[in-house]
Amino acid sequence: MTEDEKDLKDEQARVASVQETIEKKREKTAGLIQGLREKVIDLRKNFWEDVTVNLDEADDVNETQASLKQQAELLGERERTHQQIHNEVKTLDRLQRNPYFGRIDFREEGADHDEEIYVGLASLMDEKEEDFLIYDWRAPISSMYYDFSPGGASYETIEGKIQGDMTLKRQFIIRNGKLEALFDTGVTIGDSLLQYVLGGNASTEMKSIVATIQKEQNQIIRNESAANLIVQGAAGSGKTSAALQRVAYLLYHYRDRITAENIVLLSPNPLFNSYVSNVLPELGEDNMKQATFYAHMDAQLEGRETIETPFEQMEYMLLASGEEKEQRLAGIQYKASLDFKRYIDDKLEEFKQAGLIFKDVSFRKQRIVSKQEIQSHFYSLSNSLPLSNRAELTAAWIVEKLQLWGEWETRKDWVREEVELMEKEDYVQAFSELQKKDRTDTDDFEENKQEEEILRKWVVERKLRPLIKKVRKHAFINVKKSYLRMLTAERRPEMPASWTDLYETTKKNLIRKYMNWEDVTPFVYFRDKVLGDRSDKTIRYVLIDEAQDYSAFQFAYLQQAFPNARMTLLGDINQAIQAHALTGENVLSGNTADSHRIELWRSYRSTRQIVDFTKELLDHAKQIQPFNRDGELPTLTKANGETERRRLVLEKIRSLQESGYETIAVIAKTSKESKEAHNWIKEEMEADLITETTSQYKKGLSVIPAYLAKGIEFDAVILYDVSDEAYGHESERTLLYTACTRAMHELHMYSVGNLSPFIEAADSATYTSK
Ligand SMILES: Nc1ncnc2c1ncn2[C@@H]1O[C@H](COP(=O)(O)OP(=O)(O)OP(=O)(O)O)[C@@H](O)[C@H]1O
Repeated sequence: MTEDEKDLKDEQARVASVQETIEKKREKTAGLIQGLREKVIDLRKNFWEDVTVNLDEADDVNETQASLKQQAELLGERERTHQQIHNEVKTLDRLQRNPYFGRIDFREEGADHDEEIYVGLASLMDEKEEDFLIYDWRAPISSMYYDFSPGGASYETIEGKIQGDMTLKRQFIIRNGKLEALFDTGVTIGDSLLQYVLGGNASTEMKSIVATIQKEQNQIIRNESAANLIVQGAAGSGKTSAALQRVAYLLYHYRDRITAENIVLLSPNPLFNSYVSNVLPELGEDNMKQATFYAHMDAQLEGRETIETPFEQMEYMLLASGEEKEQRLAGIQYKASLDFKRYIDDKLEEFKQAGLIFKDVSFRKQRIVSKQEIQSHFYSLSNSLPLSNRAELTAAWIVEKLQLWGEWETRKDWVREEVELMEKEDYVQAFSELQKKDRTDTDDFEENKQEEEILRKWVVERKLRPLIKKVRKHAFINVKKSYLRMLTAERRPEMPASWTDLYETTKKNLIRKYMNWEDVTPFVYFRDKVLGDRSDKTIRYVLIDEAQDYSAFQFAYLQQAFPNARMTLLGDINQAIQAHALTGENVLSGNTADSHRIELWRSYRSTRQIVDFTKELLDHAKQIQPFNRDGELPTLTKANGETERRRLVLEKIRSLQESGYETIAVIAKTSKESKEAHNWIKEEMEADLITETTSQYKKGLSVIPAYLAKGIEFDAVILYDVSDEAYGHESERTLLYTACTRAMHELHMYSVGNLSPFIEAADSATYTSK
């Protein structure tokens, strides 16, 4: 038997023995679960029997309350334990299928023997609960598996650094409890395993990379110190993967302090949400909160305004031309900048002295408190108080006035009319209220009068309630008008030349309750400063994927919206596709004192040939390195007219399908173009059209605009139009790069007429031209 065969045999024996332990533990735990389940059901059933209920005297009531509390606590505790054990069983099931994926042998300095450390999805002790059979991949000791190759190695613990020597590093492929292969690895972690993993087909759901996390990705996952962790990484370098593993790491590391509810992932589109939704459950963790930035902002506006989506804005920019487009672009860029935020902050400071616009508070078309009165009261309050505090105090003052006025109003005729229309139940209730009063000297007439008074009071109270609620939400401040006033309060040199026209557009939009995307963040920022803090203090970590598409202003807003959160920003400046991203300010530059910046240059998604070609599309991309996985060169086919192009594209799709590729995408520049392409493709074969609202993508053929393909990947990608009309402008370079880098194994491009200058400029040895 060779050395290798012996290793395989020994490891097979260990897998079998660990599985036996798992099985025994599972049986024991399942027994516990059954017992607990019965206890919980029993407790729920007999809840009231075990509670002493006596409400006769005050003391008895207290005793009853205490007894109730005790019983509820007992039930809660049992339910929690039940849940915990249930989770343990689920973990054991996962371990049963795949107990571990790595092993390192480590001799700590001063020790006389190697310790064998097996790394898997969760920790497992032996039956005596003495030794670890498996270490959780997130345990401090497991970090060596990712950070070192055999030789000197170390890891951090709370007590300090542990140093020693790694004598072996081994990786396993275990499927359904069966050891299929093992690799002893050298310099980097598991090239062979990574080759094996990356060679597979793309999936409609993102996979966990836990067995093959790379050293630089591990730094992202385990970073605990940076307030802002910034990751600039090439397309396919594992940013999203690392972000999700990071969430799992944080949930493990801070398990006593945070849960999935305290973490938010901001993602580029709903499709992406579903694409990544399986990773954490696969790792045995709950999913963090997930939202698109658009959905977050829409929720902030509580559906009161219709807002343009970032994709609509993008579509406009891609399709529009001429002066109107240039004007809007200038507006978008200025409104995305920290200059504009500073301008708003300055104006808010001035509004502390004067300038906010108020609304009359009226009831039944009658003005109760005029806007002038409100303004005088508001500005009579100390200007050392923030605007929002003064709004609070003014609200209390208005409510008092409303209540006083309400008492007078009860005498009005309309109230009597309303009383007559009241429900029978109201009369019964008013009568019973009267009964509670001392009525020794009342006659029938008096009683009727008193009853009517109660009912009149109720009529007014009920009608006033919604108004008071609005006042308490500071609706007496005219935020929109104040915002518009703020926009024109001063003319600054950095403002676009067409500022007045831009202002008119914003005004027209606000009047019809519509907001362009570039106005949303500044407006909400301004509103929150005026009306009061609406921040979410429960969130401890915010991860922003595709962060290059956030403006400096949007990022500043998010820091304020989640004041207790550490931020992780992951993005690729070469994939910046939002119009505001063309300006200098870039959230990924991360040059603040509390930022830690990591760069990822190795691309894992695509074959070496695709990466070599796609980096040619960029200006400064020398550092991007492909992972060593070979495939065919990308192809470029120039067709003689539209009919031929369509025929060639359809032929290619068929041949890709025959090769067994499961996910194939035809990527178009805009949503309009993808609709058109879908129309002619679907006449010949089944194809899904992906739109902004698509929340899940299926295997098979998808037709998709480039900006919605962000973050996801396909086995094969077809760009059916790479002419200079589609990708001719400098601002379209990143879109072309984004589209091409979605391909894992094959990339095919087609054009009619002049070719995109970006492809024209690429080294022709990096693709095949037909
Ligand atoms: N360490 C790794 N082990 C295995 N697969 C990996 C690893 N890192 C990345 N990958 C794979 O590479 C592909 C790209 O990863 P991911 O989507 O996380 O990259 P990204 O940087 O977010 O890309 P993009 O910016 O293009 O959206 C995925 O299929 C992912 O599973």
